Amino acid sequence: MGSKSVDELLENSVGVHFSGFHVDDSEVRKFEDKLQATSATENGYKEPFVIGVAGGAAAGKTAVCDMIIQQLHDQRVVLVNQESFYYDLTEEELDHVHEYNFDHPDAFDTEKLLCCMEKLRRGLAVDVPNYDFKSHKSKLPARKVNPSDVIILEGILIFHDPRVRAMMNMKIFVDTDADVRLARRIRRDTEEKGRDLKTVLDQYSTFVKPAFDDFILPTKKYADIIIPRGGDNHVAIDLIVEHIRTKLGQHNLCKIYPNLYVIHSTFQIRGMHTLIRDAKTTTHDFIFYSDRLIRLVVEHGLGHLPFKEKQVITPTGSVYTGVEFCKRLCGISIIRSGESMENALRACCKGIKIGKILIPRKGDNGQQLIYHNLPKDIANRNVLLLDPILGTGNSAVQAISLLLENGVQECNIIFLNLISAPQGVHVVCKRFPRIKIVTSEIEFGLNEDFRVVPGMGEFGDRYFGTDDD
Ligand SMILES: O=P(O)(O)OC[C@H]1O[C@H](OP(=O)(O)OP(=O)(O)O)[C@H](O)[C@@H]1O
Ligand SMILES: O=c1cc[nH]c(=O)[nH]1
Repeated sequence: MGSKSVDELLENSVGVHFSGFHVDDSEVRKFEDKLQATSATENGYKEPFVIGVAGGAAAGKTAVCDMIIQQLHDQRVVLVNQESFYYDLTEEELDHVHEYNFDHPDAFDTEKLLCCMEKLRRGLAVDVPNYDFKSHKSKLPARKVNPSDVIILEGILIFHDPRVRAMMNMKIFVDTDADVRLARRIRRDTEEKGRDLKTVLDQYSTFVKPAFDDFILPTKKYADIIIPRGGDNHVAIDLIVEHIRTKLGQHNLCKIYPNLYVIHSTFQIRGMHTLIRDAKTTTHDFIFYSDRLIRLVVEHGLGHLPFKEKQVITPTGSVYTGVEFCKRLCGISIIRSGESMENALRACCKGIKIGKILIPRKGDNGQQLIYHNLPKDIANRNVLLLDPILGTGNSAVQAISLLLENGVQECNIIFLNLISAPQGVHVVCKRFPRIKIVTSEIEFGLNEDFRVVPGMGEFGDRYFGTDDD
């Protein structure tokens, strides 16, 4: 069996179910676009990883959150509870408190919750209301919450509002049987809150159970992960924490676009980047270190090709279970800079067919395709699209559109870059969500001339020696 990623393990593990990504309505899309447009990345803050934990009352959400917090002890983690955002009860509601439905979505001040979350995402401290369960009102002082690496949003109805859901990088639903939840609730409310059994059961049948069926259970479909048995499910918690650690180590854009892969940085890689970005570096050194980096990107990109299991017999007579390289491949370089990546691809894939696309820069925003030569059977191949620079994304969109017009499947395209501007990543990933982008570094952005910054100048000129020096 080949080695598996944490994501694959999570998908296959017993007791953890992924229900995949869900497309929401257009209003939520607009909200998601707004979130991305104001993302902490672009404003220079490190965007927190937001985890939503939902489930019925007494399902074990708190235990799950506590275990995640404990295991992420070396990260700054903050827990924000939906219960803090209960509306204060009016005097009239207080007079009939037993008739008040605390399990209804309208019991929560979701606008205030959204406002707090917006600020935390932007790296600002917030005052979270300090709701008092005895007086049914928020009391002072409010709880000061500082910006953190991870924010856990916990609550029975935390998946109810699509705008709150859109803020989450991971949604967990704690799924515990109804009888276990009821037994826990009886114990908790009689022992800890001093309520009598009849009151607890009355509240359960009047509010808790109908709210679970009508509002909480229907949000289970939004979960990325469903954890049976709550805090008792140690395997699930371990896998979730490992996944969060992986995500925290990634660039923020990778949290938004699961098909964007930034190769793991080392001091060697940063050293190579330092050299090729230095305007004083000679053409000879520029080529040498670009080639080293390109080779790494190409090898990483090849790792995303499909594979088949293969067994061989080693010289000791043992069976080695490995994999077979994918056969139906081709490279397509975007002339001219993309041609600098062809040698590395040929060095890795003997005899690979390489086609070309020419998209000259006309002004800065309106590239036009003027030449292409693609393998005739390209529709049946996995395509490694080569271009060291992803800037505005205009060239990439033209090139990928041409590949699709020629029958290539979007999911069979791996776009290889040395450096990528966030603007280009947004453009390409939104338009072609099924392609993969592999890059060695994400840039700060573009300047007024649509050049990548910090960037490395005109790559083609520096690599092919046509710069002025
Ligand atoms: O994402 P974009 O804003 O479209 O910019 C990226 C394009 O710019 C560079 O090519 P350039 O036009 O400089 O041509 P060259 O490769 O021939 O030097 C690069 O190789 C990409 O093709
Ligand atoms: O004040 C509150 C809040 C939630 N549930 C209750 O029973 N009371």
